[in-house]
Amino acid sequence: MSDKPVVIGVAGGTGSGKTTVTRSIIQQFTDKTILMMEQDYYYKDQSHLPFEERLKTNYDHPLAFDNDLLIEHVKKLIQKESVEKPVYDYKIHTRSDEVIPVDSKDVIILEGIMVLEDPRLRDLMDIKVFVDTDADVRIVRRLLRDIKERGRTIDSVIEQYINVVRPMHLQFVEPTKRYADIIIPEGGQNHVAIDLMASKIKTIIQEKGN
Ligand SMILES: Nc1ncnc2c1ncn2[C@@H]1O[C@H](COP(=O)(O)OP(=O)(O)O)[C@@H](O)[C@H]1O
Ligand SMILES: Nc1ccn([C@@H]2O[C@H](COP(=O)(O)O)[C@@H](O)[C@H]2O)c(=O)n1
Repeated sequence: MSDKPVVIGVAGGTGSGKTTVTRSIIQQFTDKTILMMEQDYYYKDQSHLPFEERLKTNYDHPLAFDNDLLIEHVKKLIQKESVEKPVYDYKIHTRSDEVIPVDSKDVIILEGIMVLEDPRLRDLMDIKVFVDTDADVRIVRRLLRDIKERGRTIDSVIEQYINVVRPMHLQFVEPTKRYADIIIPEGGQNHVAIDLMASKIKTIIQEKGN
């Protein structure tokens, strides 16, 4: 089998549990085995715009992401090269000044709402996963998370969800389910699916002779 890293894409709507699923899988491995690459870290830099302007950006449109940079980085990681991953700050709606140097690993998990939307990204993936959680559950999870972790108010989360997130999800995220090899219902607490994914990854790593 090839020595190149295995690339796994994990897509799904906001609040579906993509991050939770991915972290649960990673917990079953050592630090050296799996690298998590968050598409959110590749939102376009908006530091040139005033804060008020950044509030108007549609963060649920494919053009909000700097996929060119993400693709460049994933290609480098596949070639076993290191990259400098940007860091995104949801509270200020732009990248922070720091970058995180990351080395390539045997398995790269690429996680984000629209990782299955761009055919160039899909082409780099060996396994495509879609975390499928009902919209009512997702909005409740997002509400709690965004208030606690992303500096938002109840009103701002609801307004953004109704006017932008929901319609964009139906247009750009939900249709990408058709590209998935595996659909994981409910996300974070689906231990059966998480264990199956971890077993598959262990098999892949064993086949690579590590
Ligand atoms: N099965 C679950 N039960 C309860 N809360 C969950 C579950 N899965 C995820 N969460 C919580 O919901 C929020 C969104 O989950 P997250 O994994 O960040 O979703 P995503 O990455 O798809 O946006 C987080 O605060 C997380 O802790
Ligand atoms: N400045 C930003 C950037 C993104 N968002 C929202 O994040 C969602 C994607 O992240 P998940 O962890 O929920 O998958 C997306 O739906 C954007 O609306 C934001 O609110 N502000």
